[in-house]
Amino acid sequence: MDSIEKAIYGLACLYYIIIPLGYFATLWLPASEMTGKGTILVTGGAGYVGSHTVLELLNNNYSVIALDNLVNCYAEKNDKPESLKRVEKLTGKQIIFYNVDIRDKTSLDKIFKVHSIDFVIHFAALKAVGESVQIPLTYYQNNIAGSSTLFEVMQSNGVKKIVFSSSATVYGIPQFLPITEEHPTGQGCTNPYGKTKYFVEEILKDVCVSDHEWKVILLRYFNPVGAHESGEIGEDPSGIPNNLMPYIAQVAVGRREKVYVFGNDYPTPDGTGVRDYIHITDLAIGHVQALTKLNDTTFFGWKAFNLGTGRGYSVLDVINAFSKASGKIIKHEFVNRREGDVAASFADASLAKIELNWTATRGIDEMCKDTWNWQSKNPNGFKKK
Ligand SMILES: NC(=O)c1ccc[n+]([C@@H]2O[C@H](COP(=O)([O-])OP(=O)(O)OC[C@H]3O[C@@H](n4cnc5c(N)ncnc54)[C@H](O)[C@@H]3O)[C@@H](O)[C@H]2O)c1
Ligand SMILES: CC(=O)N[C@H]1[C@@H](OP(=O)(O)OP(=O)(O)OC[C@H]2O[C@@H](n3ccc(=O)[nH]c3=O)[C@H](O)[C@@H]2O)O[C@H](CO)[C@H](O)[C@@H]1O
Repeated sequence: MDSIEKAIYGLACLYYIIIPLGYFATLWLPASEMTGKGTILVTGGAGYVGSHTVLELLNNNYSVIALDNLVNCYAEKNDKPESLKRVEKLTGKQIIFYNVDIRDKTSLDKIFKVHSIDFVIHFAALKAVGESVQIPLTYYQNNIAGSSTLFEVMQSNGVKKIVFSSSATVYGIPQFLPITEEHPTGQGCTNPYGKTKYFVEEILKDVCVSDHEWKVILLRYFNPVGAHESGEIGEDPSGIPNNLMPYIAQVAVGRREKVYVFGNDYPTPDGTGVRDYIHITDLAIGHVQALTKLNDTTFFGWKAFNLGTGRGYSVLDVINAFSKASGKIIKHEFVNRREGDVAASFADASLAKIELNWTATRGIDEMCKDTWNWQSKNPNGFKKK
């Protein structure tokens, strides 16, 4: 063959063999593998758990579309939520953001039409237990009607893989400890917020029965606390914090005078309530692991997993650990028990270890250190002043 014949032969090989092979290879690869690991729609993505999860998703090569109606997160006018701007800075990656309410079916549908979404992680909800007792209809409308609208839009667009943010609150008063996923749910849910978590779990189970293509993971969180190790994102409650860790943090930073310890006469080692606190980064990684499970071709239907450490700490343990981490004296006073509280609650998280290949690795000292890092760098949360 002379050089012209060789060139023609080479071009023919390229045209008839190599290019078609490349084309068929792209057909064979799942769409998700062409765009990193896939595209995730994260509802409530600007919130506390949402923003930390978005960060872990981006670091694990997923593309993220976040939506949030800004009801419980901070954003400057016409700008992305501050939490997500900081996640973009930390990861060096872009987040597509929509200021949309999950009850707005038309806008939701547009998002599904514009983007090729592989999975949904559903965080958007109202979450204050006390408030839910005052305005139950708002909670049912937002958390249940909103979730059901989201599922309808998913179904009509053929997106049937979801991770749902549930809570240990679905177990009600523990009948045994540690709590396994087999523990009955719904029976002891005493407040509307807890009931919305239980009802949405039940809706998703029914959807799985009606359509065998659905794959649903229910993640039941124990007590998420802490912040990203950078101190750039963290929990930013509006008003007086309802939960222990953010309250302690605000006492340490001088925004509040002392912690009110709700009861010291529980049947626990020091008389104060015992909970299974879990670092927010461990919790966020649990969602990444759940996506891997959703990709498992042998998995269909629904499955619930506890996300906790399996260890309980009392209120006084947490106050002492925070005092050590911050170098501050945390003043506290014992007051009456809070209505609806249980003496102790902690998880058996062995199912998540076996099936999600996930275990919490960060202990109470790291939870307090990272909370303090976030709180001391951002005494007023995401707001500048
Ligand atoms: N933080 C916890 O201790 C905890 C424990 C168990 C379960 N959960 C669940 O995890 C999820 C996230 O909790 P979080 O602590 O990040 O709360 P969060 O309030 O920080 O985040 C929720 C986000 O959802 C948004 N949102 C609320 N209603 C919406 C709607 N109708 N449309 C669009 N966006 C909406 C809010 O603006 C907020 O940014 C919630 O479903 C919550 O119930 C949280
Ligand atoms: C009744 C209630 O709100 N339950 C919610 C709360 O669970 P928990 O009540 O488990 O969380 P929490 O942080 O409100 O309380 C943890 C422990 O600290 C005690 N404590 C709390 C605050 C305080 O100022 N002083 C004090 O002593 C409380 O009695 C409990 O023993 O948060 C969870 C997520 O984290 C879930 O959303 C629960 O549904």
